[in-house]
Amino acid sequence: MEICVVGAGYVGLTSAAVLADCGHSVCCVDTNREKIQLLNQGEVPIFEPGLKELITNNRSRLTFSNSVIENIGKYPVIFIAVGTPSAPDGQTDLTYVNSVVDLIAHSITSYKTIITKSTVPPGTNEGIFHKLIEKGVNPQLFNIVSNPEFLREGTAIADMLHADKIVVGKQKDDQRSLDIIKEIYQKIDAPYIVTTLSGAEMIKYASNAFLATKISFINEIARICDKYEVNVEDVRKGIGLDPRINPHFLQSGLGYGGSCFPKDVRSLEHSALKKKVTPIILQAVQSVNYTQVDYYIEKLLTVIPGFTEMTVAVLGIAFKPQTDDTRYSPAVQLIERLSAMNPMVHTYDPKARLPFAKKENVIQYENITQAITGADCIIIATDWDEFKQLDWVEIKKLMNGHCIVDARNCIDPESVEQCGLRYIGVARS
Ligand SMILES: NC(=O)C1=CN([C@@H]2O[C@H](COP(=O)(O)OP(=O)(O)OC[C@H]3O[C@@H](n4cnc5c(N)ncnc54)[C@H](O)[C@@H]3O)[C@@H](O)[C@H]2O)C=CC1
Ligand SMILES: O=C(O)[C@H]1O[C@H](OP(=O)(O)OP(=O)(O)OC[C@H]2O[C@@H](n3ccc(=O)[nH]c3=O)[C@H](O)[C@@H]2O)[C@H](O)[C@@H](O)[C@@H]1O
Repeated sequence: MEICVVGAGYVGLTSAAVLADCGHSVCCVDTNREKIQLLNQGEVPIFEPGLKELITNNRSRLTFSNSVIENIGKYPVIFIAVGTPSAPDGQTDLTYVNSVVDLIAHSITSYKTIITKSTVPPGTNEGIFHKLIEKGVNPQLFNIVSNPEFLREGTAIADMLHADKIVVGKQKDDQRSLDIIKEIYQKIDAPYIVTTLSGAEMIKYASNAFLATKISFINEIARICDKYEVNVEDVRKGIGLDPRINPHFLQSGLGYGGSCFPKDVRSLEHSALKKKVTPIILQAVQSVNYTQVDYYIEKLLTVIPGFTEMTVAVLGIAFKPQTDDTRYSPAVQLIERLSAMNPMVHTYDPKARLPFAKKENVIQYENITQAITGADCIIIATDWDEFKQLDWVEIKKLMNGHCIVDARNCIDPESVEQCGLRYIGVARS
């Protein structure tokens, strides 16, 4: 198939590379000149494991361009994969999606299947359909499909190639789009969930909201465990063996971040309130998450005498391992809080850069040894493998103090304590 993917971000770029790998001829377009220039020079503007190799291997079927409207006009299948950030009031800002729809309206001369991969609130795709009609587009010339994406950053390619489902929202009686989608994903072996446009949109939000709920749930349990001196890891393992609960997304720590959970839970809350439904659970999930970094800071102030006088080394800047993405990163929130309290904050991340303007007392080091040297306290804020495998005997020699704070519950307390260091966690006694 001939496919145009609009948006060369985490989702658009991964989709374009995977679709090319499936044998399709793909043009990935973006308004960002720097991104397209890099891609045309054989570089990848984001860090996503395996993506550079996948793009290189499929270069014969994959092109990159800034000519958005020309390519939208040329290709019969259009994937919309542009960003859908939060507006200040929590609803989804559809500016980028709407601008693509405007371009489509101006360029349709032959039949197109318009597939929305961006995460958009219930009712949006129905709205796109009506917008195109209002703009004078002949309804015989297009169909709209909602095909939300469930990949995770860091494992994006495998998640797409081995998807656990393909969700297709379509208009009643639109068999043509379903046939086209099945042809596009022919090489991906996954069950189909075929529903309405709004049904597909809601599956995406419900999925992210449920995962976020699991995280806030375990974080709340961890706070309770902390007071009763119970190890939350034992609780996680204990409840996770029940197949009705399962062990996934029950890792307590600094809370969820990233470009999706925070904005999507907020957007779903907004969609509910718009229809006069009070989303009690969604509000509680966010309230636990908003206060999770505070909870850690309060704990540190309580259990580490003189904490605010200490040089602290924060390991991790990205919102999770295997990515350079710092959008809504709890590690960044923690660094900002510490920089307002402590005289000196060192930091290090294998891939991510600090997203804020230079601060006098925050130094990002290029290697972990420099970041740790002279630190009184180390806080693990992102669970990169590199941090899980640290040699604590060597670390102790570099440090000035002896406090190791495991804010992702990712290291073994004993391995730290055996080296004469002090392990501090929430509910890890
Ligand atoms: N990042 C993730 O892991 C996932 C994201 N999603 C959803 O996918 C969508 C995209 O997310 P990301 O890839 O993270 O966003 P991103 O911010 O990394 O990339 C979006 C890209 O769209 C481009 N763009 C904006 N307006 C454009 C236009 N008019 N024409 C061409 N390009 C344009 C931007 O320049 C940018 O490069 C969002 O709705 C997000 O919620 C869904 C699943 C996973
Ligand atoms: O819609 C999206 O954008 C995507 O959002 C998440 O993917 P992602 O944000 O890449 O990362 P996750 O692995 O889900 O982690 C999100 C956050 O939750 C935190 N987390 C995750 C798992 C856990 O047990 N505990 C926990 O605190 C992570 O550290 C991270 O900050 C979903 O997992 C994807 O299915 C979805 O497609």
